[in-house]
Amino acid sequence: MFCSSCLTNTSKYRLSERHSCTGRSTWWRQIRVPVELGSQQPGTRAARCAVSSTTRRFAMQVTGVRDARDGKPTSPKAFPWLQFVKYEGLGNDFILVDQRKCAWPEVDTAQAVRLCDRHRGIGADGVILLLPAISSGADFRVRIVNADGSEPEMCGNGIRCVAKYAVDVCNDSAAGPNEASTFGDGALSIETGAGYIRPRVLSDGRVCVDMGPPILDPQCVPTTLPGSRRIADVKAAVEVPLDGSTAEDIAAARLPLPPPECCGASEFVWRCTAVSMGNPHCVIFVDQKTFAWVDANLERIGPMFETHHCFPRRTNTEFIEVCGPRDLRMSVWERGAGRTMACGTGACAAVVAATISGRIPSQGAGASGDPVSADACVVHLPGGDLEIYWSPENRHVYMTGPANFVYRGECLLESSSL
Ligand SMILES: N[C@@H](CCC[C@H](N)C(=O)O)C(=O)O
Repeated sequence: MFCSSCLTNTSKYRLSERHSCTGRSTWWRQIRVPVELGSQQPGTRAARCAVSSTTRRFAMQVTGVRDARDGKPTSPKAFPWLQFVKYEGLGNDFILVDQRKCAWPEVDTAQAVRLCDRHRGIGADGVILLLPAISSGADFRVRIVNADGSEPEMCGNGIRCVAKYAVDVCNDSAAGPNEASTFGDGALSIETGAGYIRPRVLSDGRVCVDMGPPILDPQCVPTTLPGSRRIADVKAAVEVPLDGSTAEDIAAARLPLPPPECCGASEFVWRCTAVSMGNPHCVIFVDQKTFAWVDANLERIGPMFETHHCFPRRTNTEFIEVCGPRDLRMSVWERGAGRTMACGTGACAAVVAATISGRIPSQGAGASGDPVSADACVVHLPGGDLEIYWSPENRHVYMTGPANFVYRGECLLESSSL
């Protein structure tokens, strides 16, 4: 049963609950979303099910539902219900839509942007669609959409969330034997825009992801910055000023400079190392004072790096303070999402850039070949820590960190064409 005024699916309410909507005279409707609130503790699926009957209300702006405004009921089919789950990795949050068995309703770019809106939608840094694999070697494929609608090739925190979701689903008895046999051991192979990515859910609930080797060829990052050949096996460790090399150039280009007492970005240039982890990253090393200044001014300077002409597909930008040989602090401005609490691919790029520029020592071979127990580098992000290990053996980067279920819900997917 659907409410003829606001199209809310009223059949899911218990008799004791009353459906209420703001009526047909407004553009706003109340949509009730059944919510399973997630525990932030790994491995506590049973505990979080205990609160699964909690119901949350939120309002979504409905654009162009002419029938509802006119008071005529619209066919529910025209605005299908979207089932979603929300997961987060260190505060980098995603709306996951599992479309492996049913591609309907299809989420288009404009709808993804609306879903990510923190004021008018569910709110997230991105939407991740789980789709059937194209090749037989993969468990499934993901299509990732940033909050601004752009589609990145890869997302480290998102892949951890997807892996955790897949294993959560397979551990759910209602999911059936096929799911269980596929993901029961916690290891997956996922097709992404950056190739196959292999996450593994560990016994402590964290997820370790084989992120593959970094890409250092400037053309492949892609960046028009020239590569440096100072380090033999790193063709594209670039340290290049952004927009000119003089204070006048920078002032003319309105690139902000840190205050004089910040020596990390002195000489009036921002020096960066470009690294791709499937998606482009511009890594900038700064000292403690500059880090504080950058973090306070991120909304102002982040977009300037993101859209800098040296990065033809835009770029994610990480500001890194080296705190110790195994310790980095990171503030990130993400392409298509802005300031986020964490960026997995960014943390990997930061460790690669710090290693190839000699700021931290190369990491040793993994203890008994296990990238999780090796002497990984810890990257401190606003949302928490990630362990990053760049294997000297196969040159792959391994990222280990948490991923948590937040809640599940459903909402009407508004048509973009109206
Ligand atoms: N937060 C992600 C990266 C998401 C994609 C990025 N915004 C891009 O456009 O490349 C991560 O954890 O890696």
